[in-house]
Formats: sequence, C-alpha cells, structure tokens
Amino acid sequence: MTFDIEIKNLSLYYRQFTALNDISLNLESGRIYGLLGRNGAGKTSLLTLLATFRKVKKGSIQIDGEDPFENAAVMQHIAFHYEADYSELTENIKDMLNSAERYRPYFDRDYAHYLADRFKLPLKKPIKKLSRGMQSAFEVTLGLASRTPLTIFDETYLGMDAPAREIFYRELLEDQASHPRTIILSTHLVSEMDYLFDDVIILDQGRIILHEDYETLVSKGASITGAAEEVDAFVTGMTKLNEQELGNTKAVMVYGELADARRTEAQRKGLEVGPISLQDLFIYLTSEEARYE
Ligand SMILES: Nc1ncnc2c1ncn2[C@@H]1O[C@H](COP(=O)(O)OP(=O)(O)OP(=O)(O)O)[C@@H](O)[C@H]1O
Repeated sequence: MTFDIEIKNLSLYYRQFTALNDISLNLESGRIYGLLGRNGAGKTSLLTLLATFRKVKKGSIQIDGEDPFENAAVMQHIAFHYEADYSELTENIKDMLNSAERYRPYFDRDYAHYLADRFKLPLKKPIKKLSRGMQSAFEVTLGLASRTPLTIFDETYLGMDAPAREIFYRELLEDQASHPRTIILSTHLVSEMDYLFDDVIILDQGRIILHEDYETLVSKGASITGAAEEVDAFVTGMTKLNEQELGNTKAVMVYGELADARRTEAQRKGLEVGPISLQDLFIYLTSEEARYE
C-alpha cells in the first residue's frame, strides 16, 4: 500500500458558505506536511474530509486509488487526532491504549507505554480527570504509537506545555525515521514547528495558496541588511515583505528567487543577505495586502 493521496477539485459548503474552494492537492506517502492557515482558513474542514468524518459532495479524494469514505479497508489506515472532548470519558489511559491496540493494525504497545512514561501520564487515572495538557499528551501518544499510514494531528498539541511539545517533536522525527508514514500537522505554532515539515501547505480563505517543499520555500525569501540607500537600490522591483530601519541601517525582507549573481552583487555592495523564516513568509502570504495584490 503506497497511501498516496489525490485530492481533486474539492469544495465544501456549509449552507451558502464556501469553506473549501476547488482544492487540488497530491500528498506523497512518507512525508510530513505542515498545514498552515489563519483562523477560519478551512484547515479542519479539509482534514475532516480526509479523515472521512464527512462525505465529499463536490470533487474527490482518493487514497491509494480508492474513495476512503465508508471504506473500512482504507479507513483503518487513517487516524485523525484533535483536541477531543474527554469530559465524559471514564476509561483510564491503560484501557484506552489496550482498545487502540485492537483496531490499529500497526499499534506498538511498548512504544505507547514508553511515550506515556515520557509524558508522565498516570496510566490508571480516568482520562476525564487528566489536565488539558495531559489529555493532549495522551492524544499524541495514541497518534504516534498507532503508526497509522495517514496520521493527522489537528492542533492536538495546543494544550501541552513547551517541554511536552518538545518531547512530541523529537519523538515524531525519530519514529518517522524508522516507521515512515504520511503525517499532517495542522498548526499555528509555525516558528516552533517549521523544522518538522518536509512540505508546507498554506490554506487561505478556503483555497490552497501554496504547496511547496519546505527547503525550496524558505530559500525563496531573504533578508537584505545594510546602508539604507544601498538596500533600497538593491530591492527595487522585488516583492517586499517587511522593512525595518535603525538609524541609517535598513533590513528588508524580500520574496522571490535570488540568483547567485544577485547574491554576489549584494556582497560586493556590503549588504548582508540572510535567510527568512517560514513564519515571516506565512504572515506575508496570508496578509490582507498580499490577498489583494
Ligand atoms: N459546521 C459548520 N457550520 C458552518 N460553518 C462552519 C462549520 N464549521 C466550520 N465553519 C466555517 O468554515 C470556515 C473554516 O472553518 P475551519 O474550522 O475549517 O477553519 P480552520 O482553518 O480550522 O480554523 P482555526 O485555525 O480557527 O481552527 C470558518 O469560517 C468556519 O466558521
């Protein structure tokens, strides 16, 4: 099973409202996708369709060449993890891990217990009595230990504190290296999580505005710093994301290919060329200015 995903001309409407607008996207198996978008962009809507929580009414989703909806053979290989409401759940972590083992074919019990220990989760406490952060840590434990070929995390880690999130990121990368699967991480923690992504998908107002390999994407942006007049002259005609001035020194973030010749020219003029972050690119690409350009 390759588990490649093909989304074609997918739209989703909530009555008159268009939440997803003609989305086409191919996801290759074995990669980690960062799904970014501002509040209300349509991330959860897209993920619930992928996870077969709702039926596709317009367009199509094919996973390994098949429609996954109500298709048990495919659905058992899709896991959707989100900040679930556990307020009624009386079972404890141990019970929940045992039941996950029954319906997740690749579930690794030892790894699940190792993760629960890393997150200091009390195995015998009812889930509803865990703190919010512990419930999130439990959810990511399930997500990692299930090793589901398509694993979706929709902001699952929001409740976790910074050290717990760090454990999650490390475990995710290590386990992905030994057990590759397709992972989608929907997040607003862009600067914290960018190094995890192989690919970046940006949704804006229900449309895909960008899908690119992470390295290629960040190589398209640069910050140019130096004497204000030299910087201004150098960036003329380029797409500027942001400008900052301190005395006579200016730093301008630009977006677009910067050929080697241009980089050499910058150096010759005493300008410093530095990288820019995915977060900066994301803020710019989803800004009101960029929308109406
Ligand atoms: N059940 C629903 N009925 C009507 N509108 C909905 C429903 N669910 C979502 N929407 C609307 O669809 C749009 C996309 O919502 P969605 O939850 O997919 O966004 P998101 O990118 O996940 O947002 P956030 O980052 O805030 O979680 C929003 O405008 C939202 O108000």
